Amino acid sequence: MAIEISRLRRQFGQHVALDDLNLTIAEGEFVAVLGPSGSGKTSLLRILAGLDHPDAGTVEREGEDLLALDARRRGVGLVFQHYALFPHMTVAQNVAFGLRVRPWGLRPRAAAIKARVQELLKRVELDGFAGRYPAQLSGGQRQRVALARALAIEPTLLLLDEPFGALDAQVRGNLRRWLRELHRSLGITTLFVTHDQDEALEMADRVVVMNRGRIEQIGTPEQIHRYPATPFASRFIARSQVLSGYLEDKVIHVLGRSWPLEHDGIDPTLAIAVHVRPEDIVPVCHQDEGWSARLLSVRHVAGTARVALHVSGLDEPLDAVWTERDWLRHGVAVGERINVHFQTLTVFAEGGEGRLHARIDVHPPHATSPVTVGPWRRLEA
Ligand SMILES: Nc1ncnc2c1ncn2[C@@H]1O[C@H](COP(=O)(O)OP(=O)(O)OP(=O)(O)O)[C@@H](O)[C@H]1O
Repeated sequence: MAIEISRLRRQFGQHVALDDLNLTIAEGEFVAVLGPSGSGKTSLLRILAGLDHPDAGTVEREGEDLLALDARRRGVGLVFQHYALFPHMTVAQNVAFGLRVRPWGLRPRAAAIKARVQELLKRVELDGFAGRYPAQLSGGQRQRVALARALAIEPTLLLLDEPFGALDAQVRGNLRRWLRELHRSLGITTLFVTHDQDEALEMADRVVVMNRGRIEQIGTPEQIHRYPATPFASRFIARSQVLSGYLEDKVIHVLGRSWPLEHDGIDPTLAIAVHVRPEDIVPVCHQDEGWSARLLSVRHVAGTARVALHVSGLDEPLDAVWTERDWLRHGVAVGERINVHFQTLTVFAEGGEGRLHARIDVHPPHATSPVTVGPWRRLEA
């Protein structure tokens, strides 16, 4: 069922963990809440689950006040990062637990519970494991039991808090695909908390980017990755890096190059930040093209060359991701110089007119012009 969160606020002493949060989750949607440690993700989940109460704000499910309901009556299934299975109970007893502790009147009969447990274990591909104890399971299997237990009560909202956080990369990858499939077949409205960008972008229908208790951006993985709406989202999601740049007399200056900007009546003295993504820093063939850089290091990961570069005029090194083909073609060794080109830059501007951003497509590689600029987009406050 659709969930509508309005103006949710939670404060611990002086610290604001959730700051006026607004979010609508559509029926059956799989939404990832993505943010760094301390951004408020778990605080949000705990409130939805009924484990905590907000200082202000409302949560409605199809018009019903969710916050007024006792946790056990909310129809919410919950899975945490650290296996919250009961170690002294078998897998079957763990899965049945949520049904056994239901309020009287909602509690099914023993035979119905047994049948439901069997069905759920099949669903999470663990039939045959009913009599085992949690200690006799792998980490991935335990999380699937935790999920079966959360699903037992037939929740209308599933809350997953870093459910794969403690697992190794391969198991994690498999479980992501498996969970996505499970969601497709069950269609339960799901909120999935993670601080892992790839996990959020790979799995979710929509991603909510959180920072310091506030939502920075909500969008599809594609929108968020291609058009990060704030400097934070750009750095955190697209792993963008900041170049020195400034705007003067309708001209943007970046590392010794300058381009005229379309202004559309925008204040030409706005302070700007210029961002570049690792995949947009590409090697070029000729000495007189692009920007001069020195190769600091290279790592070969998953068919790509991850290089660190020192670009003249910048204090911090830049990370770039090249294809192995590019890497072999340019044959540069650590310590040597190579010229690079920034294919696309994102300009964020802030001033009296609010927050704005524009994309600059710089092409072809050897020219400082022409460039395609903008359009400027006004960002939501
Ligand atoms: N019970 C509490 N008492 C005091 N401060 C708290 C409490 N719970 C959370 N906080 C603070 O609120 C902020 C948000 O915490 P929260 O656990 O929601 O973050 P998170 O995004 O889930 O982080 P992580 O990814 O590390 O789990 C943090 O600064 C945290 O220290």
